[in-house]
Amino acid sequence: MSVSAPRFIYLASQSPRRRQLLEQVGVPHELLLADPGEDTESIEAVAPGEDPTAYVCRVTGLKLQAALARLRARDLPPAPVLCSDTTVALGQRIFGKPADAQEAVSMLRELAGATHRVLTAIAIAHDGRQHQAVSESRVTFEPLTTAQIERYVASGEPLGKAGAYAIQGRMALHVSHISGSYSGIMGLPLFETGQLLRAVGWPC
Ligand SMILES: Cc1cn([C@H]2C[C@H](O)[C@@H](COP(=O)(O)OP(=O)(O)OP(=O)(O)O)O2)c(=O)[nH]c1=O
Repeated sequence: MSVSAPRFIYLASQSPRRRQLLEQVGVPHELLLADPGEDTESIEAVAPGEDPTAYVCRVTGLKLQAALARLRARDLPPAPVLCSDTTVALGQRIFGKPADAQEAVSMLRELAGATHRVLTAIAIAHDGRQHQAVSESRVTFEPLTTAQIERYVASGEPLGKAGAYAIQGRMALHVSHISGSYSGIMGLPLFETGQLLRAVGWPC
């Protein structure tokens, strides 16, 4: 390891899945979370007619700017800052995190029996340089009955998840095919993460 190689990174994400995935590959990290009252929701607003890939990249860039502002404001020691955004796209339609159980049911009705894309963009900043990458996967659900969807939503799993499901959870029972990146679908594509970490001098 060179003398100036970073010893840890900041993960600017409240997602437990992203923490778990970074732990899986042994990257020491500290959380750089939003201040109470900081507006993190409006960052995720979709612009009219926005393409899903353009959307996920734009939102990830905004998350990174917000995280860098936090780092400056808190006067923390320098280290790479990583953030990410995951969205589900059915054709050109963007499915973010459902606002409530009713919206979760309607998203899952549309995703059932169909193939959708999961787009996860990641961005990293260090020493004044920024790098971004996007991972695209395809996920096919078997057809689901209304009763199956309602039972799944009642489990609580869909809340806080793009597209109202978790491939790492109970929805795995209904996923007939995936192509792309399993970790990307979960929220942090590890291959692309490794590439970006190397770009900022992380020895992986
Ligand atoms: C499709 C899918 C998404 N997800 C999760 C990953 C993300 O946490 C979430 C998408 O929301 P995001 O807005 O990407 O992330 P977040 O709000 O959880 O955290 P932050 O913005 O602070 O980084 O959906 C799964 O856990 N499993 C899945 O199969």
